[in-house]
Amino acid sequence: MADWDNSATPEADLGLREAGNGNAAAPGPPRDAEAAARAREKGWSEPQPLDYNRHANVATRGNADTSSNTLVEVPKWAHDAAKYEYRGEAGILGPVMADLELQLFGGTEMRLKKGVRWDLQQKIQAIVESVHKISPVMSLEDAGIHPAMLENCKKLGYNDTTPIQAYTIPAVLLGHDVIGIAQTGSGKTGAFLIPALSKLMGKAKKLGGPRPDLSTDPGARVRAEPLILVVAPTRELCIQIFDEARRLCYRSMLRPCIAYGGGPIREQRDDLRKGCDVLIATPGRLRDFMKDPSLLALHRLRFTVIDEADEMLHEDWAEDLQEILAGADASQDSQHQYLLFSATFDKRMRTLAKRYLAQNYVRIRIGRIGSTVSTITQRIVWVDGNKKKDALYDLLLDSPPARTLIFVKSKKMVDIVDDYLYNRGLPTTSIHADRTQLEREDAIRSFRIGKCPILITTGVSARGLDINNVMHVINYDLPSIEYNGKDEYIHRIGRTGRLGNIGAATSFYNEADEALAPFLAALLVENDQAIPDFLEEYAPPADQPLNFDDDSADEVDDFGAENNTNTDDAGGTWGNGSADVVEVAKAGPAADTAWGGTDTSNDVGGASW
Ligand SMILES: Nc1ncnc2c1ncn2[C@@H]1O[C@H](COP(=O)(O)OP(=O)(O)OP(=O)(O)O)[C@@H](O)[C@H]1O
Repeated sequence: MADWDNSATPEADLGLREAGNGNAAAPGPPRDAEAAARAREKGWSEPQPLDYNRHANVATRGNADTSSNTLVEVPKWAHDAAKYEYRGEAGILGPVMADLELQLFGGTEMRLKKGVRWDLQQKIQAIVESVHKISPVMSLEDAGIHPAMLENCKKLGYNDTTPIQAYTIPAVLLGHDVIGIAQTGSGKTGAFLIPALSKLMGKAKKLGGPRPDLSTDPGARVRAEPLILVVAPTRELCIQIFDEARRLCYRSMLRPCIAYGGGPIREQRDDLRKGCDVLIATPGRLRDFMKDPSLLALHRLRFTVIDEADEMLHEDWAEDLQEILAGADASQDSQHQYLLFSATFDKRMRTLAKRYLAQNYVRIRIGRIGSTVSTITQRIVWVDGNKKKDALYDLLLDSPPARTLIFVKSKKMVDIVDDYLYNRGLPTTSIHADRTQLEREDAIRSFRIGKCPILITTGVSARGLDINNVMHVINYDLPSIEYNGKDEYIHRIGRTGRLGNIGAATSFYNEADEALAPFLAALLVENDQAIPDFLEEYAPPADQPLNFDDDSADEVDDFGAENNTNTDDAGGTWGNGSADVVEVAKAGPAADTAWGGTDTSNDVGGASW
């Protein structure tokens, strides 16, 4: 069956793309003028040829990006981004810096806002397993966070907490290690940054590492001795977390830094040497830096955060992670906390938890682990392999012009699809691992500001990217089951439908994807979505529970109070036998229903900043 059985494009048509937008030598105007005219008719903006000089010319460094219509100066490298620099001269709270404030908190039109289904997302069941009582906080005002943090949250428009934040913030403030699992786009970054930074605000002088006085000696440098270490698997995700940290550290003494591959190592080292309280890093670059004890020491760490923790446990990263955690474990601070977060789950997180987390760590999960948010309309369509390009062009022209993220299976395919669409007049940009880091950063920026509203990428970008108004995710190629395709599907489509916003995900499916069929069918059933006839045979019978045949099912057994008897691979139980299952606002409007309705004491007061 072919849903998209229309005008086939022979592979030879790829000849059109030699002057395209990918890695080709010189971009020209779209080759297929007729197709481009149709794209214009449908409202898609003109494609933007790549300005290769922009990346090649070092002199462009720090130039303002005039295309964004914002006052924000766009630096050439993410690590160059402006941050609040304060050494505590005027007291705990630093002075207002209006220009910087505008840079950090302005451009609100670019940031994701709560969507029309926010209330629905707030009602998702939370299961908290802890020996200690964790009373959820519904509003940041009541969370016991530092006043500077509260102000920064308000400036960002964060007033109510999301469910994962409601439990994680008090748990972290109380000093617990936490494993937090919640759906994509549910505010996990804030769930770890807000309480961790808040706890250290006003204490940086006492607890933090050395800080050079650059006003008297601009050349002075020190060793970086961070209090918080955040590790995440991709450069783009680290940049995003760093940007959030820059905003949340405003007017405090906490100085965030970033270390990620692809950027100039000397500049990143130099920035670390100006003092570092919060280090956000990709594993490879972090390991490099850890090898130089005169550059970086982890003995002051109060928090080690592993974002996308299940991904970090994959073979590709395992060695890096072991070394990093061993380094972090050398922290001499008895109050060192570990925080592990993800939207999906890997059994190996248990072993990790056993090795590094305190025995009484708190586990918080919001909804079924590995579930997709219900605000995404998922559509699976049959497209034969040789018809995908045409099907994609038709799909884009049939969809309202909007930010669209297209996932393909390989770097080569990124170039092919980018050039194909570009030559048909669509405003594309693309990103993959063989692009230079500057090209990667520029592509994301162009997508974020809407200059190039179609971004083509591999699954590498699936995790964490938080971009306002991504309305459509297209799986041109579905992920491969052998490479953890189920989780990747969840993360990929989770780039849309975030924070209660509506989104759509369309996946091209054919016989090559059959291994994913039972999983896709179960997801569609779980989310009340239409099942295409070619997936019907895989759909679970209506009277039987859904089986996702993955670690998430295992986790539900081990994690929830429903069954506390399971043992893990290492022979111990997940839990310590004292699960506190809290149903969050199961009935009634979330905002009006106290989340703590089942659990009203407030432990947070005693453990606030
Ligand atoms: N309390 C809040 N109120 C309003 N917006 C919030 C709040 N907390 C976070 N956000 C916004 O929600 C968006 C999603 O947050 P975030 O990227 O942390 O999600 P996530 O759960 O980490 O997603 P993923 O699993 O895809 O990485 C961000 O744009 C963030 O600014």
